[in-house]
Amino acid sequence: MNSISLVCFLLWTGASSFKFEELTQYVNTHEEEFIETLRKWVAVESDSSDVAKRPDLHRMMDMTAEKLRLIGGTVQMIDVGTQASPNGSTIALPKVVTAQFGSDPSKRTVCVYGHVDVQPAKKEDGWATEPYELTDIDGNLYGRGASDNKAPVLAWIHTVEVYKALNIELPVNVKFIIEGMEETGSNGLDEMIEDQKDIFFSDVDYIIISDCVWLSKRPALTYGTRGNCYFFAQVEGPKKDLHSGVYGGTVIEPMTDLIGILDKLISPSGEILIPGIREAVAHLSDEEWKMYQDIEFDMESYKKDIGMDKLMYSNKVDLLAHRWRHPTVSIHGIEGAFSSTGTKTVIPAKVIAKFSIRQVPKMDPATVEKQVTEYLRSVFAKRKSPNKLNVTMVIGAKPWLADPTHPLFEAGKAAVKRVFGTEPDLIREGGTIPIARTFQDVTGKSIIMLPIGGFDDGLHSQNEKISRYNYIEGTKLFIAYLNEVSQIKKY
Ligand SMILES: CC(C)C[C@H](N)C(=O)NCC(=O)O
Repeated sequence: MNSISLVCFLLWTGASSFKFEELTQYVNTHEEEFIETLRKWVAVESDSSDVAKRPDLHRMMDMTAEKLRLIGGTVQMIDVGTQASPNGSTIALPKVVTAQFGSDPSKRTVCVYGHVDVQPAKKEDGWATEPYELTDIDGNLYGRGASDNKAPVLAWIHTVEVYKALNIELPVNVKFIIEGMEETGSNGLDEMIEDQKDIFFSDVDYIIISDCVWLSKRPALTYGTRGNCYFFAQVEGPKKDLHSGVYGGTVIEPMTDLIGILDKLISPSGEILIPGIREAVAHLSDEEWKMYQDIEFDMESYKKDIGMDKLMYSNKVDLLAHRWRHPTVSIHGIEGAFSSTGTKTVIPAKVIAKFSIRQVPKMDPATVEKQVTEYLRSVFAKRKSPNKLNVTMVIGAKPWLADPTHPLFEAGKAAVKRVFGTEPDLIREGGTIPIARTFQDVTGKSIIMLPIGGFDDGLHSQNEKISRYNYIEGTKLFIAYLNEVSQIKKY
């Protein structure tokens, strides 16, 4: 190659201007500072499911906005309305934080989505450390929300911060949209995205989401998520709780009815019994089968991580397919049921089961709602019970699926290669990011999920964590990714 073509090549690849070493060196020297910020964020009990914690959640949104402002972003806090609280009053939803860094029309514009609300956590649930005190044990940073999704959001903010601190021009314009209700179905966000379609999103090329985890120790790029239809099934009987010795044997108990109908949702071998649900599942193509077969996934470490000797399926392809592309029913709990320690002998008067169905492409929440409601009513009717059943769907989040051959994924592969020296796995996610599908349908923009969390981070579980390694190397991955995206040619 002569010198002129070498210069052209360097310009084309961006290699001449990308100061990767300098940028990542800054990350290395600021590791402790980045962890301190995570510590402050984890300390905020931003549990979106508990209205009593709403002031903390508002504070978390303010802290997020402040952090983005401090590094020079044009920040807005968008009011997305109110929600009904359990006591019947209305309560303000947390504002959605948006930020913008750069508006150069000659550059690509990416929008990073994330959330800073968390699932509930109490030490007595079985945590080894205080859930809201970030605790470093052997290089793992334990705390509620550490991996889901505070560290990834911070890693993205730090990515911009590093460029700013070193006075290096960002290769793309970067926008942020950070919400505080993801864990309860992204309330208010769909409407906001509709409203902002031709405003905030008008110049956005791509949407990046880092709210998921790798499948193994190998980095991954995610091209699909399952949706989630969440139901309440309430059975109501006597007007008050009853003594089981005095009244037992004379009343048809709401809890017995409820357990009876719940048992008809899914068979012991995982077969969903609700008519119409299984029929909607797409056939696993030979191509997909081959893709799954090549994915790095160790069944033994999976079992060890969750503490199970036997799983529903004994081969990798079936297991992955049922984790990602088949629906499933999970029963989460029963409100009104006795659940403390001890031996209370009560017949609860009213019980509400909480269960959800993870759904896959071709399943529509409105159809699932009808199928589930009609089925449970018919199962309940057969019991000829005098009790009253009421079924409601409280979350209807759609699944999302992208084309893994899109240049966004090629850019992801190149960035992973640069930072981790390996090829990523192309994976799907069994969990749900409710807003992913809305982004796709409303804005028409392409989306990639670029996870940095580890496969064993324990999202929603006791002892959630992110490793220092994933947090810090993940930040470098984002730095490398922005550079790769800047080079994607317009179609
Ligand atoms: C692994 C999930 C996609 C992570 C996400 N933050 C989440 O927990 N979503 C809600 C859900 O129930 O899947």
